[in-house]
Amino acid sequence: MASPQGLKAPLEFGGPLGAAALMLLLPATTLHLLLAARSGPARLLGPPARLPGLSELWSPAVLLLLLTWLGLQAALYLLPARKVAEGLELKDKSHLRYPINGFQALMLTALLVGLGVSGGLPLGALSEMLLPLAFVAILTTFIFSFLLYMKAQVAPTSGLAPGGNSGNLIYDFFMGRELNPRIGSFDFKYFCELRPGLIGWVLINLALLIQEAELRGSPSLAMWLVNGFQLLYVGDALWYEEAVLTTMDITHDGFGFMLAFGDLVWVPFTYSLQAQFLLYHPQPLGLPGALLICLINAVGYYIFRGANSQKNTFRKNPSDPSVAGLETIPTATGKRLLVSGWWGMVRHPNYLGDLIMALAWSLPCGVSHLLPYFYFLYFAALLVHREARDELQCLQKYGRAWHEYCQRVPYRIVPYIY
Ligand SMILES: NC(=O)C1=CN([C@@H]2O[C@H](COP(=O)(O)OP(=O)(O)OC[C@H]3O[C@@H](n4cnc5c(N)ncnc54)[C@H](OP(=O)(O)O)[C@@H]3O)[C@@H](O)[C@H]2O)C=CC1
Ligand SMILES: CC(C)CCC[C@@H](C)[C@H]1CC=C2C3=C(CC[C@@]21C)[C@@]1(C)CC[C@H](O)C(C)(C)[C@@H]1CC3
Repeated sequence: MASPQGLKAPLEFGGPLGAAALMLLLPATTLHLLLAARSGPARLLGPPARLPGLSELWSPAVLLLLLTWLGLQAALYLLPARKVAEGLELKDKSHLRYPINGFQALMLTALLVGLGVSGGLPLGALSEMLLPLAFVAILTTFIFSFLLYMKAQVAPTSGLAPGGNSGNLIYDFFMGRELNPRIGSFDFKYFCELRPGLIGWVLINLALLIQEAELRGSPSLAMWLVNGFQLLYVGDALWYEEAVLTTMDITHDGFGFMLAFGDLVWVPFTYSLQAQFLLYHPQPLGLPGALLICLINAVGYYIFRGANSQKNTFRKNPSDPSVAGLETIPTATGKRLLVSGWWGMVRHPNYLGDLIMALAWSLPCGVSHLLPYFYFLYFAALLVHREARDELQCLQKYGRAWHEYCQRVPYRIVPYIY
């Protein structure tokens, strides 16, 4: 297949070979983590646990459950929204419109689940179905990515992403060819980024909490903390839903296997690893320890939210009183870069806050096992890689002004360290 003119971009993730390896490694890692969390030794780096037979992994009823979940979230997405936001300008100078009703979807899901549980729905049983659920979600993601790839064949060139159109089938399948695949006004990438996976993650956490209460009489303090912190994170993402429209996932990356898998499998099944671990390996946690961990999460959230809101406010309205007094550098594009406030401390203060929160989510699981720290370790690697990708894009966008910013703010994520 010939690559469309003007869409040649340097290959990422080690090119087609790296993409092929990741498409095998990521599903295998997900299943390994799920199996490790429920095993006695709970070893992150131990030999992979024996994979149960197909009869234990595959179930039409579980597939139906997954499709019902996706259908419910799609129906909630289509409900009238309090606001319709415009995305950034596209190559053809147009702007796409996006419903801002993610928080409403979270609330309605909570209401439906609450009604279900009070009517006798055995939500705790979901914790026993995570392995077959992850398995069917992986299969569904491969089929979905194939459909996305086929859809891109008939998309206009102006609708293709800069990165996923190398002409190599495997690489493009992984990276995603089309930037904003839609049917009518239904935007698949925007929908998947914030709804089924993120809300699914807190639902899985809740199921694990209920199951723990059924097994041990009440949920542990550690389980409460993990559930509370991660609910805050997901609630925050949906409350500030509009901000996702300026992330590189929406504005730059195509929608292919990488994001579809990340959104629909990786987030719900691996981000809930701490709660999974706690169900099978209860950890003692005293009040002073819990308070200290709450403080760490609060500091992380304060930095994460402060930095993200400061940049979003500045980009929307630089003369807003909360950001008007900040020092900035002009760039040739007409946009300015903040060099004081959060963005004068390090070049990615929002990543720093996110990482501090990631640590706080693992600490309730104690220090006896490495497994619950998987999220922190993976996330640090993801953010270092993401930061490098963003730097490259900013250098291309802002040239000399970006160099000046790097001189004025020399550290990337952690002050005086990195
Ligand atoms: N939990 C998870 O798995 C993940 C969470 N995240 C979180 O998502 C959030 C968004 O992250 P991400 O999409 O990577 O990018 P950022 O929100 O960090 O945005 C980067 C962009 O911000 C603008 N920018 C950079 N520096 C400045 C400055 N000094 N002044 C003004 N604008 C600046 C540039 O865009 P421009 O100039 O064009 O506006 C740049 O491309 C973060 O909080 C991150 O932690 C991200 C990935 C995974
Ligand atoms: C499968 C691979 C290893 C990598 C997949 C990466 C994805 C899991 C992440 C890429 C960017 C993400 C974002 C969030 C979740 C994880 C993914 C999809 C985000 C929705 C989390 C909540 C935040 O508040 C946010 C800023 C809205 C995040 C946006 C990016």
